[in-house]
Amino acid sequence: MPLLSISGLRVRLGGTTVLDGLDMTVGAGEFVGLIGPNGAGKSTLLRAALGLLPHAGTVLLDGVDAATLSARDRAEKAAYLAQEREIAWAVPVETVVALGRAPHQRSFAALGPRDHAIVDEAMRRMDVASFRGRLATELSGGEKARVLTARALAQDTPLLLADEPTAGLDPSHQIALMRVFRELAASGRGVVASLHDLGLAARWCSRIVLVAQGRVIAEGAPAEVLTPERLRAVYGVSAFFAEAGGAPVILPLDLAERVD
Ligand SMILES: Nc1ncnc2c1ncn2[C@@H]1O[C@H](COP(=O)(O)OP(=O)(O)OP(=O)(O)O)[C@@H](O)[C@H]1O
Repeated sequence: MPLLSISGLRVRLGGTTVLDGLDMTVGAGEFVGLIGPNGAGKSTLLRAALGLLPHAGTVLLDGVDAATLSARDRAEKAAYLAQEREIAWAVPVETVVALGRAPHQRSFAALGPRDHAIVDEAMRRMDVASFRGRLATELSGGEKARVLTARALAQDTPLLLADEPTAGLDPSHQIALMRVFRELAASGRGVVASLHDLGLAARWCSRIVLVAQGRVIAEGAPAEVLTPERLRAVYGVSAFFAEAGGAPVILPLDLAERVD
């Protein structure tokens, strides 16, 4: 049973068809890189998958129609890291991360020992434990992004949907994040991350889903999807391709030469 199964997903926003019959499944053990140009529909896909947007078509979370789930039940099945990284509340970092435990708690109950252990582990994984007492509003952009990712990890769900999780992170934290997502997949979770860094996607994801014009136009192993022809056709770039440590290396080099 896939953790996420999307079929015939259609979303219209502002009078425009943004997703046009999109199909996609995510199974346990997968780290899926969702790639595609600006405006392709990646964020829309992630938000519709969580029932945050009106849509046609079917979205099954763990086999259950997402439209029929309560917000709490949905939050037990899937965590979501939004593209926006603002933190509005002037509360300590640890409090923000602990919000990830809310779907698992009875209202206003104190966190139990297991909750604390999960929150601590999420902070450790995102390297924010050392500033757990600082006000979340007073952090740098990348630090805020790591805190919000830790909150999503603390939700401890079978499925994690992350919208540009590496944006604003320095190289070591980007790689650390990719390692965490790969570990989650190895432990039987499913992770979907929209990514613009094709090099990271190629090295760390188990599968790539390429979205353009509201549809999946290619999917499969990174080396199968990320070909010179496709990068030229979809992004209009030429790239350097190599291999290191048993994984692909892809570095976009320049705008592809136009053939008029
Ligand atoms: N509320 C809205 N009203 C009208 N159009 C919208 C709305 N939200 C998004 N869109 C449009 O839907 C399309 C898909 O947007 P979406 O944010 O899903 O793209 P994306 O692939 O995540 O892009 P990016 O890589 O730039 O984050 C874009 O053309 C965008 O302008």
